[in-house]
Amino acid sequence: MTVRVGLTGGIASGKSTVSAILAELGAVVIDADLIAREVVARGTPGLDAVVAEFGPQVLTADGDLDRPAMGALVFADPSARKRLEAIIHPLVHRRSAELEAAAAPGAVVVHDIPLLVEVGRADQFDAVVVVDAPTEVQVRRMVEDRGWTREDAESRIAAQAPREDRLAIATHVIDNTGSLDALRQRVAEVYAELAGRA
Ligand SMILES: CC(C)(COP(=O)(O)OP(=O)(O)OC[C@H]1O[C@@H](n2cnc3c(N)ncnc32)[C@H](O)[C@@H]1O)[C@@H](O)C(=O)NCCC(=O)NCCS
Ligand SMILES: Nc1ncnc2c1ncn2[C@@H]1O[C@H](COP(=O)(O)OP(=O)(O)OP(=O)(O)O)[C@@H](O)[C@H]1O
Repeated sequence: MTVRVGLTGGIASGKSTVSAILAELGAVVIDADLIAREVVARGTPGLDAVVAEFGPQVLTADGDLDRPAMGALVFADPSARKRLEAIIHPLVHRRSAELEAAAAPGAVVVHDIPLLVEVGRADQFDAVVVVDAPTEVQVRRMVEDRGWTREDAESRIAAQAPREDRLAIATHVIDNTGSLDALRQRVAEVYAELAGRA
């Protein structure tokens, strides 16, 4: 039996680090952020739809989506964010389903979905793994590791569901306030439990 797992966590909680460890352990990881980039790559109908909605000023001189400009727009304006999500989310959903259908039977399939709570899809999974870190740790990682301003970091957090709402849908919580070694150990423990169901 295929075990379908939803993986989520607030921005900079360590979700990508966890999904990389799960992939090393043998899970098939389907990464919504990555797909969200692919569906608006240059020459795609997705990018055409974004330009039709927001105008050519959201393109770089090379004709790619100008991600920093788009981010500055949508994380300052919830209605613009909703319009962008209405274009991108159905495309991500469709592509994820195709990738899942191609996974081998008996696999642990992990859907890495930053907005799992927000899109209301938690009940579609056999397990929901939430990577958890306090807001202050999220902000510190964005400021120190990514060089963002505190304001940028806080505007992304404000666009996401509160930490409590993510914890409320979790079947497994992965606390990521300790070391990377501790994280690896906890992920291995969760993976062993999930793989045992397959
Ligand atoms: C606005 C965009 C162009 C900014 O791109 P950028 O390269 O700066 O960020 P990236 O896509 O790598 O996302 C990084 C993180 O931002 C957060 N984030 C992204 N989109 C959203 C959103 N709509 N709401 C809340 N948080 C978001 C997530 O934690 C995500 O992991 C991009 O985030 C986007 O297209 N967002 C809309 C699509 C979406 O909702 N993606 C999320 C997963 S499907
Ligand atoms: N336990 C930890 N100790 C120290 N640094 C960590 C730890 N976990 C993650 N990090 C670092 O924090 C940053 C954010 O981690 P990661 O990219 O995995 O987060 P994310 O939740 O996937 O972020 P995003 O939502 O932007 O995709 C990275 O630079 C990562 O190396």
